[in-house]
Amino acid sequence: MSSVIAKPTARPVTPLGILTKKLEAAVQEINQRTDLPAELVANIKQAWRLAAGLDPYIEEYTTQESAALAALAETTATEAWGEHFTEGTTVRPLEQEMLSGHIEGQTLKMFVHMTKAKKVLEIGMFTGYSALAMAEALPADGLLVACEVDPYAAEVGQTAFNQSSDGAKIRIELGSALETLEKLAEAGESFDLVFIDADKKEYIAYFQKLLDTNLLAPEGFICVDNTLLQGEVYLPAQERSVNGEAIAQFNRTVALDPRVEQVILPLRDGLTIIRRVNP
Ligand SMILES: C[S@@+](CC[C@H](N)C(=O)[O-])C[C@H]1O[C@@H](n2cnc3c(N)ncnc32)[C@H](O)[C@@H]1O
Repeated sequence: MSSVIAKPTARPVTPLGILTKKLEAAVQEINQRTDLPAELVANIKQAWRLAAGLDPYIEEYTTQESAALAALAETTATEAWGEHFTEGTTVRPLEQEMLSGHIEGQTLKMFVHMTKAKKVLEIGMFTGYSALAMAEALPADGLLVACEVDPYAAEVGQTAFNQSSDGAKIRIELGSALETLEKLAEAGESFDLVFIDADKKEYIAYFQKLLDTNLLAPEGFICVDNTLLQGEVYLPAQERSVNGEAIAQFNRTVALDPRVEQVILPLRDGLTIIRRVNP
């Protein structure tokens, strides 16, 4: 049986979220002070307002998520992920912050519509929020193959998919993503759109596999999540975590690969869009 907890506040995991929190702390600090120049105080407060207002504004004016997606986000936020890992219910340390959410889900949905994709591959499904968002945009005969290594997260996702009219378009592949990619490539499968969002240390391997095989359709696109890794990629290298260094190397690898062109969108924690140069 799933163990749930009171909905905890998600910690900031994007450059903007972290910046906003730091500015908020600075504003609290300067509110205690009377000795600071008025212009400095006004500038810091204006910087905080600019940063703090952006995400809520984008949320308000972006099409609302479906009831199925809202319910899945709620379920994911109230699962006791910390306990699940210590008790061995999950094979990996998972957390609610992994879920991409409303704005990124809606963006991915738009990409499926814009590319008219019929086959989508997701590498790193977690509880299935981005998978279901993309499936909602697929035609009735579309297919989304979702790779996930954690059986418990996959089960939460499958339960949500069963409750959505779009869930039948999703096929979960449980296991290591690299092994699944090998299997899919051997089976001659090919995808119009691929979303990479699993182990940051394996991003380069996923990318190479997609391009070295026919897994990425000739006119296909790859979307890659967390390519700003909380700002670590552009902050001093000696301050980077293992994942920060892995993403910095991934970004360099993509930038140096003559087979592709790419753009990093500063959406949430960074979303890179990649296509082959000469399909
Ligand atoms: C950031 S979460 C994915 C979030 C999801 N795309 C969403 O938007 O809700 C990353 C997921 O990748 C899975 N994962 C990590 N390493 C993996 C691997 N080697 N193979 C398959 N899945 C993996 C984790 O278990 C986790 O559920």
